[in-house]
Amino acid sequence: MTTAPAPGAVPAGPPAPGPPAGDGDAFTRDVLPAPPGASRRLLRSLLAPHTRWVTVSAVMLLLQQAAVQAGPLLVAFALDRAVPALRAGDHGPLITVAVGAALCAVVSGGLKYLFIRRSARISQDVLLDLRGRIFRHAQALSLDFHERYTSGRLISRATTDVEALRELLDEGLEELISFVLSSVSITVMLLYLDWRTGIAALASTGPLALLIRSYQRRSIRVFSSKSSAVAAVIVKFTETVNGIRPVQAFRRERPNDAAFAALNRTHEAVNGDTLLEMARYVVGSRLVANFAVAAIVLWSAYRVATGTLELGVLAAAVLYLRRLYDPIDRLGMFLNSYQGAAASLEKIAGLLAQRPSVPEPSAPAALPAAPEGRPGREVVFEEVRFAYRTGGEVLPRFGLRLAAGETVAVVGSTGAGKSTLAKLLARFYDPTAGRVLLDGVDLRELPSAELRRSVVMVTQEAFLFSGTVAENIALGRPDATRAEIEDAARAIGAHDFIAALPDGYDTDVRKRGGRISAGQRQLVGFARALLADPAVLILDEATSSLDIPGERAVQRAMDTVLRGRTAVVIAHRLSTVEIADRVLVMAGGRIVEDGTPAELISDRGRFAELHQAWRESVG
Ligand SMILES: Nc1ncnc2c1ncn2[C@@H]1O[C@H](COP(=O)(O)OP(=O)(O)OP(=O)(O)O)[C@@H](O)[C@H]1O
Repeated sequence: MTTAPAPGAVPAGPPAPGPPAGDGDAFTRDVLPAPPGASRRLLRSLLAPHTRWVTVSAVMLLLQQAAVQAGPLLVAFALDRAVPALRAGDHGPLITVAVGAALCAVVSGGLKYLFIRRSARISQDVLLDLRGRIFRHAQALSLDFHERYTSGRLISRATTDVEALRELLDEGLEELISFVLSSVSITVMLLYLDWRTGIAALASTGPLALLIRSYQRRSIRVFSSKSSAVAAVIVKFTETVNGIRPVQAFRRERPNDAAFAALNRTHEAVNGDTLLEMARYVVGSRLVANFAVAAIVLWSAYRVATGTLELGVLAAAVLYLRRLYDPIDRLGMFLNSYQGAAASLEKIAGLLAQRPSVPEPSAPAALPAAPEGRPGREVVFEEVRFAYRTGGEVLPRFGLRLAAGETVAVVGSTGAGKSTLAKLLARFYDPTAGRVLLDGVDLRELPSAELRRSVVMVTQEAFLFSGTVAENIALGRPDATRAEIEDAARAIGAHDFIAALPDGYDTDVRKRGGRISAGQRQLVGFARALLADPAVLILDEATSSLDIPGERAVQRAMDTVLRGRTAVVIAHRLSTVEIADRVLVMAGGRIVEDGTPAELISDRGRFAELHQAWRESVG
C-alpha cells in the first residue's frame, strides 16, 4: 500500500522554525504557571494528614511559652509578697515561688523537647510526601515536558526547594508562634498597666505592618530568583556531568568553568539580595521601634510631670515596650523562611500543575482479541499531522497502513522524520491532528499499561538501570522466570557474554566488572524486547552499535526478535532492509517511496540510489 498525501496537505520542506524560547516561555523563566492559590492548597494538602499532631504541637508550644512568660510574674510575686512575708518569718511564699520557678523550668524544657520531636517528625513526613509527589509526577509527565524542563531543574525542585519548606516547618513556625504569643502577652500587660500606653504601643504596629508588607512584596521576587539561580547551577552541573565524554573530548572544560562561574556569581548576587532585603527590614523595623519608644517615653514623661502617670508605671512600661519590639527581628527570621518556602512552593506547585501531554484515557478501550494464528497487530496512521511543541510541522498530513506481522524498514536522510514517526507509534507524543490506530483502536484510548505491553520501542542507547543483568532483561515482564530470561538471552545470542560476566546474570551493571559494551547493551535491549513479546516492535537505530564482524549474529538476533509481530525498523544497514517485507523512504517529513525492497530497487528512485551506495560500501 502506498501513502497518499491528503489534499491541502502542508507542502513538504524543511520545518519552519518554532517560536523562540525567549523570556515569554515559562520554561526559560523557571516558573511554570499554576492556578491561583495552588501553593496554599499544596501546603494544606501536605499538612492535612497531620492535623491532629499539628494541633497538639501548637498547644504544646502555647503551654511552653506560658511557662516561659510566667518567669517575670514569679519574680514580681517574690519581690512584692514573698520577701516581705519572709521578713515576717513566713517561708511559705518564697518556697512556693521557688517550686513554681523550678516547675516552670521543667515544664518549659520538657514541652520544648516534645515539641521539637513532634514537629521534626511532622516536617520529615511532609517532606517525604512532597518529594514522593514530585518524583511520581515527574515520571508521569510526558517526554516533551522533560525535553524542555531538564533533569537539573527537577533535582533542584526535589532538593533545594523542598529544603526551603523544611526550614519553614522546622524553624519558621516556631518563631511565628513565639512572636505572636510574646507580643499578645506583653500588649495585654501594657494595657493592664496603663491603657493609654498600651493603645500607643498598638498604634505603633501600623507602620510596622506597612514595613512587613513591603518587605514581603519585594522579597518574594528575590526569593524566586534565588531558587531559579540555584536551579541554574544544578542544571549546568548535571548537563556537564551527563555529557562528560563530549566535554572532555572537545575540551569544553574552560568555557564550562567560565559559564559555571557566571552562574555561581549570579547565585551569590541573588543570595546577597535576600540578605540585603532582610537587612533593610531589620533596620527599618528597629527605626520604627526606637522612634515609637522615644515618642511614648516623651509623652509618658510629660504625663508623669503633670501627675497623670506614676513613675513606676513609666519604668515598667518602657521595659515592656523594649520586650515588645525585640521579637520583631524574630518575625524577620520567620518572614525570611516563609518567603523562601513560598517561592519554592510556587515552583513546586507549578510543576505539579503540569498535566501529561499524552494523558491516560478517561474512557479506556480494550484491544480486540487477536485472531488465532495472526502475528502482531495492524497499525494505521489516519490523516496524521505532527509538530513538536517547540517547532514547526515535522510530519505533514499523511496516511499509512502497516499490516499485522509486517516487517517495515524506514530509511531516509537525517532529520527526515523517521524517529518522529516511531515516537508517534509508541505514543511518546500524540499527533497534532489525525489518529494512530492499533487494530482499529486509537492509541489515545488505550490504557498506558496495555499500550506499553503492546508497543515496545528499542532505541540506540539501550538504557540499563542499576540492578542486575537479569533484572534489566526482565524489565518488560517483571514476573518472568530465570529460565525465561535466559531463553530470551540465548535466542538473541547474548547468553555467552552474560554468562562470562563476574556474577553471570546476577552481575550488577553499575558495579566494576559489570560494565558492558554499547553493543552488548543493545543485545540486552533486544532480549528485553523479546521477553516483553509486544505485538508491535519498533527498533530505532537499535543495531548501530553492533559491529560488522558480528553481522551474522546480529542478523540472527534481528530475525528472532522481529518474528511473529509487526515491526518497524529504522534501518541503517542493508542487511536489515533486506529482511524487511516493505521499505518506506522518508524525506522532509514525507513518505516518498513505499514498496518491497525489490520493487524499490527496480523503480530506480532514492532507495535504489541508497541501495547502490550501500552495496559499494560493503564492497
Ligand atoms: N524533541 C524535538 N523537538 C523539536 N523538534 C524536534 C524534536 N525532535 C526532532 N525534532 C525535529 O524533527 C525533525 C525530524 O527529526 P527526527 O528525529 O524524526 O528525524 P530522523 O529522520 O529520525 O533523523 P535521524 O536519522 O538523524 O535520527 C528534525 O527536523 C528535528 O529537528
